[in-house]
Amino acid sequence: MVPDIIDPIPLAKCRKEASVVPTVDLSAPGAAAAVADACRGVGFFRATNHGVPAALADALEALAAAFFALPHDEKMEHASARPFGYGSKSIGSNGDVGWLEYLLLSVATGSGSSTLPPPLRAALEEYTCAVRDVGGRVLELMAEGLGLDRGALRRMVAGKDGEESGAGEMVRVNHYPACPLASGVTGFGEHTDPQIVSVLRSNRTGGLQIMLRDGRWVPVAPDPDSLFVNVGDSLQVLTNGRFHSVKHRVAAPEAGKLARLSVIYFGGPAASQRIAPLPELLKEGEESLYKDFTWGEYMKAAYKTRLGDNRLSPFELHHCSSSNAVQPQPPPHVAPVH
Ligand SMILES: O=C(O)CCC(=O)C(=O)O
Ligand SMILES: [Fe+2]
Repeated sequence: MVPDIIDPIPLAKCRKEASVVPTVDLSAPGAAAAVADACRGVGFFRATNHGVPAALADALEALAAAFFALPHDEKMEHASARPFGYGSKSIGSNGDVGWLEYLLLSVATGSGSSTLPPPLRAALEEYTCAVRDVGGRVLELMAEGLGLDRGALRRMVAGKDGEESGAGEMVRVNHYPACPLASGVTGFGEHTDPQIVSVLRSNRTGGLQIMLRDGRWVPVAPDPDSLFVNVGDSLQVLTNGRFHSVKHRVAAPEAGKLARLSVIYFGGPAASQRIAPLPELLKEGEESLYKDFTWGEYMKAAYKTRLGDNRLSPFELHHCSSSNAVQPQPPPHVAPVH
């Protein structure tokens, strides 16, 4: 099956709008406020001074590129622990396809990584350790920016012990080879990440696009020295819509271009974790915008959906507006593409 074509964004527009991606220096004194601002706005930001040594990311990138260069049959030997391990072209189990191949790993159980070449496994472990620390620090800054206790969000990410499939923390390595079919072919279709927070690093090949609140898609200029943070669905719920889970997608590189390689850390909750607006955040009289659910219930519902579906909509409550209620910014109104 051939993936859809993404409408190309005119180049002039790309250059002008690249600046809409906020940049936050994680080590600067005003970082907490800047992080919260970015999450209330676009739901996405570029993080500098993050502390992950370039050598770790570069080593992982080189070993991952070598893995993806292996013959198809050899890579398929790492595809038995579904949904973890190696995958090619199909995303999820409901027919979504993209011009990519990937490795999906569970941080807690090591599922998906146990059969990988030991040097790649070691590089993944080392990088994961560093990037999950960034995820934790970013969650602390978010909490501080919201006026909460520093640990209020960080503690919602499941610890490393005994998590079942789909829950907790995951790492995904995506490889998008140049696509000879056409330009603008979908590498990874539009979606929001269901977890709390995602932290992405890519090589110098672009392709990632985010959707602004007004529905426009803008490209994210690649920057291997920075990390990109996005708000996930769970964080939108935990903040009762104050933070915005950003829609994003990836266009595969055109023929002749260098493959895109990205590594994403997903900070997710434990299956039993209740996902509901944090009471300490709610103003007096403010009602939850969402039905009560656990992360396990959300995952179960999400498994039945397509990548581009708004997975939160079945959990949304529609209150009559009250004068006390915080009015969330309008969601990016997008019809499912599939
Ligand atoms: O590969 C990328 O740049 C982004 C992929 C993505 O959004 C995901 O894996 O959830
Ligand atoms: Fe994503």
